[in-house]
Amino acid sequence: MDMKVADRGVTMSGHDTGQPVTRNEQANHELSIRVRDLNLWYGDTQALKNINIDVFQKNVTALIGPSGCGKSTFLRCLNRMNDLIPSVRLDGLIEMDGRDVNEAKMDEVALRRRVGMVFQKPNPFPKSIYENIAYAPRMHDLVSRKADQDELVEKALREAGLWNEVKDKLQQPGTSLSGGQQQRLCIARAIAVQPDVILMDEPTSALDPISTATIEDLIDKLKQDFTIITVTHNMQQAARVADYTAFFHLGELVEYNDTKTMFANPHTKKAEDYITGRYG
Ligand SMILES: Nc1ncnc2c1ncn2[C@@H]1O[C@H](COP(=O)(O)OP(=O)(O)OP(=O)(O)O)[C@@H](O)[C@H]1O
Repeated sequence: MDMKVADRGVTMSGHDTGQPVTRNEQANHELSIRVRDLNLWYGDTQALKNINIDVFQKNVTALIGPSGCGKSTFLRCLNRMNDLIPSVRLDGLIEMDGRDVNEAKMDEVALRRRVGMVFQKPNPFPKSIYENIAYAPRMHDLVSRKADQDELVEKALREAGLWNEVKDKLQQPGTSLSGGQQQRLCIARAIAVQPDVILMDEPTSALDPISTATIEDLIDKLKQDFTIITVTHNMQQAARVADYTAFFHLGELVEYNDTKTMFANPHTKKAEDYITGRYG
């Protein structure tokens, strides 16, 4: 890990403790996720190397870095999606609200309720718009009465900024919506089970600029209620939406900083080269 950036005389103090190098004074600093010495291998190939990071509640944290540097792998560690890949082995600590997510008695289904996920390609269930939202809360016994389900569906769709567009066609298939609407439906589905954290893996990369702007505005609103961690290849998007930005390179977390500092005055040469487009 680049602890010292010799060519700038900067010491990445705090990096091993998981803290960002510079703080965003507007941000909330209550801890949501604490990662210490996280290593992950796919078979013999190490994809994450000694990752230390503190993610703060009700902030947007962007993960950036060149293709293959481990951003999605890291994201999937947080709700144990990597458990579904047989060749994966990991060590180190991931704590969410003080609890080790990898402990044997952790209920993975309950974990994934608390840590929702939105993918690159919108993936509504092959069900109605209504059922896309109501299904998981019913499964988790959050609602049973029809009136409560109706209320929850409306609330989630309103929070996702989709209610006015779909309120008259809730029984139509989710897949009948436009790509941008489908992505907001997937966000509504994620928030309907009242998670603490929402993971987003390149949530706008399949969308047009207007839908992208709508989702970015939505992310900005959602951080009032949720902790959001988003992977993006779009530097402007990270600069627009994120309070904190983490730069990964070849499986290492090279720099973790308040977003303004990361883009205006990165503390490592590697992050600067990436941000200024020298590689990627
Ligand atoms: N299921 C898998 N099995 C084996 N290796 C994998 C698997 N998924 C990812 N990898 C490898 O792990 C490394 C990190 O991949 P990952 O997808 O996390 O990177 P990324 O930064 O998200 O990339 P991108 O920006 O292209 O999505 C890469 O070398 C990749 O080939």
